[in-house]
Amino acid sequence: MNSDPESKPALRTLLRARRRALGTDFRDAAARAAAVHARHLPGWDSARRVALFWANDGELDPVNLLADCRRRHCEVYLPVLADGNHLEFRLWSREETLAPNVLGIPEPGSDSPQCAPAQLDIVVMPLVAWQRDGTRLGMGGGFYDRTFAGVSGPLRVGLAFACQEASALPGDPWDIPLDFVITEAGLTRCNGPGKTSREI
Ligand SMILES: Nc1nc2c(c(=O)[nH]1)N(C=O)[C@@H](CNc1ccc(C(=O)N[C@@H](CCC(=O)O)C(=O)O)cc1)CN2
Ligand SMILES: Nc1ncnc2c1ncn2[C@@H]1O[C@H](COP(=O)(O)OP(=O)(O)OP(=O)(O)O)[C@@H](O)[C@H]1O
Repeated sequence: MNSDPESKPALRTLLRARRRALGTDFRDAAARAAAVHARHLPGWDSARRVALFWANDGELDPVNLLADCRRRHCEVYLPVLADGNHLEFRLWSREETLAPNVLGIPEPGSDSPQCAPAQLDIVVMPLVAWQRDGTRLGMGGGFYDRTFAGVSGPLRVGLAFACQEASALPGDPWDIPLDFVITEAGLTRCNGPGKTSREI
């Protein structure tokens, strides 16, 4: 069954306002703490291709995860809006200049090499709200859900503030569940709808 079509927009308004209200010092500390927790993800140290995102609209910034990837010479990819409301993942090299897309979010250019979603080792996804079982609420474009439908390879990791946790998110059949959620407070292993999660 599909969720009540009213409920996702109302939750987005509430939780986007909540994350935008966080102060700079808290954000900076959260970004550093998140990178420490990320090191406990299975396969983080050996990952060769990791997708991050460019923080927007008050999102928890993956900047310290980026620094860790750069140190390890791991390839970093960013989402690029593509036809059919899909995402492409294009290489964000140290030299690459990013340009804003139609939503104002910086992304690599079309000459930057692509990685097929299934070939990523870890995809770190932005989100508006998360639930312990791995349910993710995004900005509402369905971009990540469309792009990862039927793709089983990469570890799916949500990155968000602890205050973006919700106890009862509306789920839809197309929602792609998260394997882990990283917040400033720790790392949660999500075991799927109806299953218990575990703090790591
Ligand atoms: N940092 C980041 N990058 C991302 C996503 C995301 O959630 N966060 N996306 C996740 O899928 C995709 C883009 N999806 C998005 C959908 C809506 C808006 C947004 O801000 N909409 C504004 C109106 C913007 C405009 O039209 O000018 C709004 O609703 O207020 C942003 C990103 C790909 N890249
Ligand atoms: N696999 C899919 N195929 C076709 N349409 C899809 C798919 N996944 C999601 N959609 C469509 O995308 C729209 C937005 O979905 P939803 O509200 O779950 O997005 P979201 O997860 O919040 O956004 P995002 O993934 O971009 O952060 C819905 O109308 C849905 O029909």
